[in-house]
Amino acid sequence: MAAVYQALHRRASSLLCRLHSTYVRKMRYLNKLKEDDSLCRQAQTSGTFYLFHNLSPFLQKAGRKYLVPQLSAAEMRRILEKSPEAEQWMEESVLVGCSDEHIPHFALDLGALEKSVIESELQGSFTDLQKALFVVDGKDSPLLASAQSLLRWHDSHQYCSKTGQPTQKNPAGSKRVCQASGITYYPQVSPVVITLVSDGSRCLLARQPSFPPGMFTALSGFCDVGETVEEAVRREVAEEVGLEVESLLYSASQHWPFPSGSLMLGCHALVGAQQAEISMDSLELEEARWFGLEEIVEGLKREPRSSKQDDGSSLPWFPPKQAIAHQLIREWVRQQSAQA
Ligand SMILES: NC(=O)c1ccc[n+]([C@@H]2O[C@H](COP(=O)([O-])OP(=O)(O)OC[C@H]3O[C@@H](n4cnc5c(N)ncnc54)[C@H](O)[C@@H]3O)[C@@H](O)[C@H]2O)c1
Ligand SMILES: [Mg+2]
Repeated sequence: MAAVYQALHRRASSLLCRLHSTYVRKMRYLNKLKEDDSLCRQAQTSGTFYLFHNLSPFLQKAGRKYLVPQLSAAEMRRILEKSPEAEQWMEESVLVGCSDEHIPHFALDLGALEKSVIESELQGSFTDLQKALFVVDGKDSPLLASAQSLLRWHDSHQYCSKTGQPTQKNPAGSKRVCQASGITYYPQVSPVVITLVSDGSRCLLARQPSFPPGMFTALSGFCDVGETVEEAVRREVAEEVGLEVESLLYSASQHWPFPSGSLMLGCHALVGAQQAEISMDSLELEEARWFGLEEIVEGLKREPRSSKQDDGSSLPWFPPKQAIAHQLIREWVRQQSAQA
């Protein structure tokens, strides 16, 4: 019996290994490109490039769809050939991924070149990221978001904060080094907790004055230095709405490029139904209130445009599906419906 079990186990492991091998090989190749500068330089000559202009990604419209084109190295050279510093431009690109066949993908910001010339030559347009994320295919938005965050980090970390000397990026763009001090800088990510608070039968959503009219979302806040995710959730909920979290459950995470690259850690939190009176921090929030299941279900069907009423006010609507807040709200609806 044990032998049969072992044989089955070996078979399952080898199957799993074969299934995973494409992924594992891909991750190891990407890691090698980050560590081996000459391999990465060589990879740039056969890679593909996503274009940005002052951090806005380049999109092409095809019918009703928006595509995110990848240019070959030859096409890149053709675009850059009029520029006196073409080689230097390629050096500025950052590694953002690779295909299963190990074709590396880079992103490059051509902010110093004339935008309209590139747009007319390539028949597309550089589009604000906030808009781009919501019109491109779902599989392209995480790539655009992380590529922009990485390009932004390089743009704003050109100098060593200790010596004031210029820092040099490695070809993959996974770090910058100050030759004078020997300090290595790595791209920064700020952890942010986003929490959907529930009292068992209602969930709590809030809005900041800067939000578009009618939009409500889950509570969020940057983690402090030294804080755990659990502590950050408890503190943010206490600070923003004056409630004490009794228990919390991690759900999922998402990279969010605004304002400069956050790792959103999505959680569900429960507060006691008897102590559910909101005391809102009006410095940050304009409104915070409880929503019942029916109102949430209606709000999920609503779009920003259809939320406007004749008297100028807006009915509540929630962030679109690309935002982790949307996923947390949907999860809560599923959980409530299952309980009913
Ligand atoms: N993807 C989503 O579904 C979703 C939903 C809600 C919020 N968010 C994002 O979460 C982020 C944080 O939300 P918030 O505004 O409620 O945070 P918050 O409650 O921590 O308040 C923002 C303030 O925190 C301070 N702060 C501390 N550390 C900071 C840092 N590393 N960077 C910038 N400011 C810092 C600043 O004073 C800032 O004004 C925002 O960038 C927002 O775009 C994403
Ligand atoms: Mg907040």
